[in-house]
Amino acid sequence: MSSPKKFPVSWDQFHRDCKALAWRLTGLADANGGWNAIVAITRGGLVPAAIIARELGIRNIETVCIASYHEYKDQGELEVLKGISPDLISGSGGQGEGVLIIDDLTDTGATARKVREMLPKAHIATVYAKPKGCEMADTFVTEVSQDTWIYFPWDMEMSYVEPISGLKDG
Ligand SMILES: O=P(O)(O)OC[C@H]1O[C@H](OP(=O)(O)OP(=O)(O)O)[C@H](O)[C@@H]1O
Ligand SMILES: O=c1[nH]c(=O)c2nc[nH]c2[nH]1
Ligand SMILES: [Mg+2]
Repeated sequence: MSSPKKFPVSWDQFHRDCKALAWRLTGLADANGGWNAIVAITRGGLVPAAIIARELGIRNIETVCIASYHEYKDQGELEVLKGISPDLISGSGGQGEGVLIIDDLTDTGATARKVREMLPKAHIATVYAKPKGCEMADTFVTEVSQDTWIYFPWDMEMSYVEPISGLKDG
């Protein structure tokens, strides 16, 4: 987590960005034969998946549980703790047609690539994307630079920060 730039996201902003993503996905629904189900990539995808499910009226919601080890192993090393249910796979023609895969962000693209292997015809949507991960997301709302770390509201709390003038002394 040594990115020099910080992009802190409040709950309000995250909700607005998820709704912007929902609007984009609504606009793409007809061309994709409608959205029938959501697969949330845990854990970060759970919050946007809930908001998008509410906005798009989707009640068939599944998880794929993936752990990555950005901090203490090679970036991109992934462990699938729980795959996608066979019911959802067979119900989407075996390839994910009409399925939305939702995550909070794509960074290197490794997580999204892993899930695309499971459902090649699904539509991958993330709220934020960094350049290396952009090509893995079919739809996203905001791109941030690769050297930016996105701080999500569930990882933060209100706390005191030094004034800018004080930071210069440290
Ligand atoms: O494009 P990538 O380089 O694969 O990185 C993106 C993934 O990293 C984060 O999840 P993380 O694995 O940290 O776990 P979490 O969602 O449980 O917080 C984020 O939520 C994405 O799923
Ligand atoms: O909270 C996070 N912010 C990020 O920018 C990021 N990239 C990979 N994984 C991440 N998690
Ligand atoms: Mg994640």
